[in-house]
Amino acid sequence: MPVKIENLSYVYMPNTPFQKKALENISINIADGEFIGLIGHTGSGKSTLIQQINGLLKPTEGKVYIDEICLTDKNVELKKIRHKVGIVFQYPEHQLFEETIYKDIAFGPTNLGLNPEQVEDRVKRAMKFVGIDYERYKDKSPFEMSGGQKRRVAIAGVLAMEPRVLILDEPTAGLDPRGRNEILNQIKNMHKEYKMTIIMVSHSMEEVAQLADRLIVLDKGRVVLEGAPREVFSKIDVLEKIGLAAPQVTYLARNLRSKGFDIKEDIMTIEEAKHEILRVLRRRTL
Ligand SMILES: Nc1ncnc2c1ncn2[C@@H]1O[C@H](COP(=O)(O)OP(=O)(O)OP(=O)(O)O)[C@@H](O)[C@H]1O
Repeated sequence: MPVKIENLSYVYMPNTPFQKKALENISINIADGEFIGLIGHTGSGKSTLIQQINGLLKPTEGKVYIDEICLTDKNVELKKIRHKVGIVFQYPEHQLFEETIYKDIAFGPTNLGLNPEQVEDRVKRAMKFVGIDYERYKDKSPFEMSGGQKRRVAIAGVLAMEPRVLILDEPTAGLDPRGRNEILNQIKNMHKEYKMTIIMVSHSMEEVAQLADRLIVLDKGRVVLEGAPREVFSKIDVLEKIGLAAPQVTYLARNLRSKGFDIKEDIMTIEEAKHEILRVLRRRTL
């Protein structure tokens, strides 16, 4: 489902001494099925922006369209929009509340008015996607699970609503490397299978480099860079100026290149780096 943001500005607590402009004249077009990485320093406006996309916050100026429906039109039912736009907030496991995993994941689809068989079907599908075995875990308490598993249950709860736009706010925050990789792989698979539009907020350049089709970089409430990850990471100077950095391997590749190794400089992932380094080493040993 496409998302269009047009000349959007947002001010917290307007006309008070605490007035704060959090977003300024943002225009973004996101195509149906696109995977966007939203990055920026703390306080750059990422959370404020994602809350505009399902109408939790209303623009001070400008417009937001989901599937060509303008969220601020008088007769728009925001409840219906929120069924289409799912948000997985930071640390979503803190919002688990039911006594079993089944009930927790079933909560959303039950509220959609689906019948029990349809709900069961959705719970099974969502659990499969996040890699939690249905028969083994459905009657367990979510509170018996590890941190990474709890998070997967919470993501399954949003997935079971089958949103057409999925917003993930730092889905790997606070997880160990294994938990992080599992979640990233599941997000990748989910996107492949459900083909929904995804907007993922992340502080990790390595993560967005692996997953996103396009990056949007915010600084002080404005879009400062936008483009394919490779394109954005080539602008290291701009990134550094706003307190960000390219992935570590991009720096490594640049460094090797400056020392005379014939390595591509727009490397973004460990796999690409390995491939390039082996290519150069093989050539040198021939
Ligand atoms: N409820 C609020 N009231 C007043 N100002 C706010 C409020 N929420 C955020 N802000 C301010 O708006 C700006 C953007 O904040 P926002 O939380 O959107 O940034 P962020 O990029 O999501 O940061 P982080 O990475 O730390 O989550 C910041 O200057 C912040 O202090």
